[in-house]
Amino acid sequence: MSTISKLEAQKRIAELTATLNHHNQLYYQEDRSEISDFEFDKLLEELIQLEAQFPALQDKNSPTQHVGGAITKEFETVEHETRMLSLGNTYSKEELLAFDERVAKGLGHRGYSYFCELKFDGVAISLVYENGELVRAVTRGDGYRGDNVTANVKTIKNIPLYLQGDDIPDKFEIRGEIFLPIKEFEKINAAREANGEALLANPRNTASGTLKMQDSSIVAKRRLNCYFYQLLGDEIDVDQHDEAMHLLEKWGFNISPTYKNCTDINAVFEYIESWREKRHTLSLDTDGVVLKVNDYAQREELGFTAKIPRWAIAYKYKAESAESELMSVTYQVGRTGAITPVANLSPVLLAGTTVKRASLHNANEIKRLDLHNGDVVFVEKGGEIIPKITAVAVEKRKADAKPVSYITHCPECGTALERKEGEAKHFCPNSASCPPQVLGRIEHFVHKRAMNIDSMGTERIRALINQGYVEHPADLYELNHKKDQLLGLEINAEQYEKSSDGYLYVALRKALFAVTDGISLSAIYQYLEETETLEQHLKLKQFTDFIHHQNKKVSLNLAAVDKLKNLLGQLAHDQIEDFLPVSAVMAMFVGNQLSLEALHQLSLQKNTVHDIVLAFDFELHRDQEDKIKKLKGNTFQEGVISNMLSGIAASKEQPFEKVLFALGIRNIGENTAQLLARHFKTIENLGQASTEQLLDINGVGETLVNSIREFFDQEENQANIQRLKAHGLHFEIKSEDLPEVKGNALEGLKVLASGKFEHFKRDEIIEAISAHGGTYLKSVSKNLDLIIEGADMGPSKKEKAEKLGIKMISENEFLSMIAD
Ligand SMILES: NC(=O)c1ccc[n+]([C@@H]2O[C@H](COP(=O)([O-])OP(=O)(O)OC[C@H]3O[C@@H](n4cnc5c(N)ncnc54)[C@H](O)[C@@H]3O)[C@@H](O)[C@H]2O)c1
Ligand SMILES: [Zn+2]
Repeated sequence: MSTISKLEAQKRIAELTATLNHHNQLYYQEDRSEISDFEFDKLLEELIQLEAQFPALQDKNSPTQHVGGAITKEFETVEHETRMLSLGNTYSKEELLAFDERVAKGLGHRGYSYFCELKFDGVAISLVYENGELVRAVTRGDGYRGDNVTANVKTIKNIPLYLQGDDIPDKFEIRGEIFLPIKEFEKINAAREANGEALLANPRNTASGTLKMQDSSIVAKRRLNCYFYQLLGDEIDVDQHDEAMHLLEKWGFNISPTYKNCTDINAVFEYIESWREKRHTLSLDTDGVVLKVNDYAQREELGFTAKIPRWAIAYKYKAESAESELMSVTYQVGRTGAITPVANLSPVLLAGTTVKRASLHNANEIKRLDLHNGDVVFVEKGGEIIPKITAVAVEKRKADAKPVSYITHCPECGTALERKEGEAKHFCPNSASCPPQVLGRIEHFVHKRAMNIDSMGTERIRALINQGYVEHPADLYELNHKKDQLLGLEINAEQYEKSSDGYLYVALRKALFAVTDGISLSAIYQYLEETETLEQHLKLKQFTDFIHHQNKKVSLNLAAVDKLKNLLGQLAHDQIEDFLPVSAVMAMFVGNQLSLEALHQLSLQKNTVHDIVLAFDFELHRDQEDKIKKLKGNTFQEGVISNMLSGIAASKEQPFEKVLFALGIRNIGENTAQLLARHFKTIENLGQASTEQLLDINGVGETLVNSIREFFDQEENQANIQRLKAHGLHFEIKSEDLPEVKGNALEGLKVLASGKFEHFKRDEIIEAISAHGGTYLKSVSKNLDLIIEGADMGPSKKEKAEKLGIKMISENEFLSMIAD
């Protein structure tokens, strides 16, 4: 152990504590991580060592003394009957041997065995069964108390709600790990990608986030799964862990088939090795192996520390790592305006795939790594989809290397970037017209589940945005007046560049293709690939040899290239490798009607050849048209345009709930849009709803209320809605889109149902209420007219309802009420 003064230790302990608390907060509360588990565990280990060296400096609130999670305000808090602990962990076999020695010593060297299984990477859960029925599901929380997430857990298909069998104890607790299978995770991300939503980082965080959702119907769609690994209770009649596991299997609980009893630590090592690679074939993420002393009496003898049992430990597999060189850092602008720096790396093989890029997350990450241009870095592929840089080989850094400096302006639209208090990511505030943000909005708007305008793929939308035809969804409905301009509009933008002073350039290969005659684009492409000179005029000089070699219309083509060189000579212009000023090339074709200088000025305002041609006030001859066509990129054709326009026209028939979803108001997904459309019936009602009215709706929380407010407060959004309305989109619900009406017994009444019901599941009773004309409200307030009281209605709710004098009826009374 290094020598360190008490003062230094004190400082480092404070630092580590703050850092670990920060990462715990992110990990458990926000379901994301800025550092890998390995890095986290290293920091925690450092703190453990320091506290061992200076016991006086250990704070009782130290992260070494507490289970990392926490309880939230969103769910009822429930006390655990037996504390839920964490596990000690190690990445080294030496430490595993040391653990084994401590166990042997603790047990006075009597015989013992280890029960081994994989360490599932998910979220810990505790279930309580009473009389064979699942009554409670609670998260680990701070270890003492957790969140009551029963409703969500009940949606998990292979968690039994009722148990059958004659050996089931009246009451017991069972613990396990809820996880999201990798396939399901990939499906969710594929859908999000298609929707232009941000991708989720990994299955663990997604599982954890899902479990904490307020709307169980969304949880049900996520297809979570669970493996169980612990049984607790006074009436359990077994004294070995493996016997308990067999009982659980017999009662119908999902147990991972990976477990094995190991008679000594060497057998454990074998088990670890046998799963090192094979674990990647399992349906879920695993990050190590857990070994537990099998005998319950021996467990009791060994006992616990404040945070972990002394009879179990996790061996974690270290993620594979490789060395690579940082070529550059580029910045992506997401569809929400968030900026993500990306490290471009020299290609390197890692865990079976070639890695060329790594996410850098945000500016803090670049600072944390102290990244310099050209650094040799270590890349690791952990739980994340894209690999990440874990460290820099500082000793290999060149003396004159400059630190990577973060951009200050949006690479897409040039707007100065902003960073909100407490947020790690920079973002581009120009949501109205920053191209990727507009693209995100329009893609969402036309999506199958929104306005359902197919024939509008990403590339086509991008072309319409880049060339100034579309900025707001309402612009789509005005495209039919611009049909003539759309014909011939260019789709792919990669053949253009803008010089730093704003002039439009076109790819050299397209220029040479357009000015010559009889030479194919692919031949020109090949010529350019093979010429080694970088300088433009040398390339053009050599091109004359190429023309001779091609032996097609030689004198005509030589004259053309001469003329092009001449025109370029008349123009003071920047050099861009493999691009030419579009004005010089166009002057080849229309130089008689428009001067080179006029063309050059025109190219300052325009983004494509098509744009420039639209600005001409003269007719083109047939052969001029042909030449210009060769210069353009892929273009919109008649068929595509009419397809698009008819899709846009047809979308006007989409019902209000789809239109509402299409508007892209933050936090309004498909289900919420439907809920709000049905409740408020018109956009005006929704826009004018009070916070109280909104919060009363089952499924509406504060975040959503804030997003609704924010949206309607912006005049621009209001104006946009008016424009869409003028185009005939539906902003009120039609009666045929409302759910089936079965009666009017509850007409005008605001109703709440609380507790458990015999004839209805939770969503069924809500449906029954609205089918009979009632409105469901989710909390007890003076706005309520009626409460249907089920079994076990919460005592505090009941008390409040009685105080407010709200009428309460039983399930049977409710049934007869709606039967009339
Ligand atoms: N990257 C970050 O920023 C960050 C932040 C906080 C925590 N973490 C990670 O989380 C760890 C701490 O989490 P923790 O306290 O939940 O500990 P842990 O995940 O290392 O171990 C305890 C948990 O393992 C789970 N588990 C999975 N399979 C099991 C099995 N077969 N048998 C028994 N238990 C099993 C249980 O849920 C149990 O609660 C850290 O060591 C770190 O790796 C990372
Ligand atoms: Zn921008």
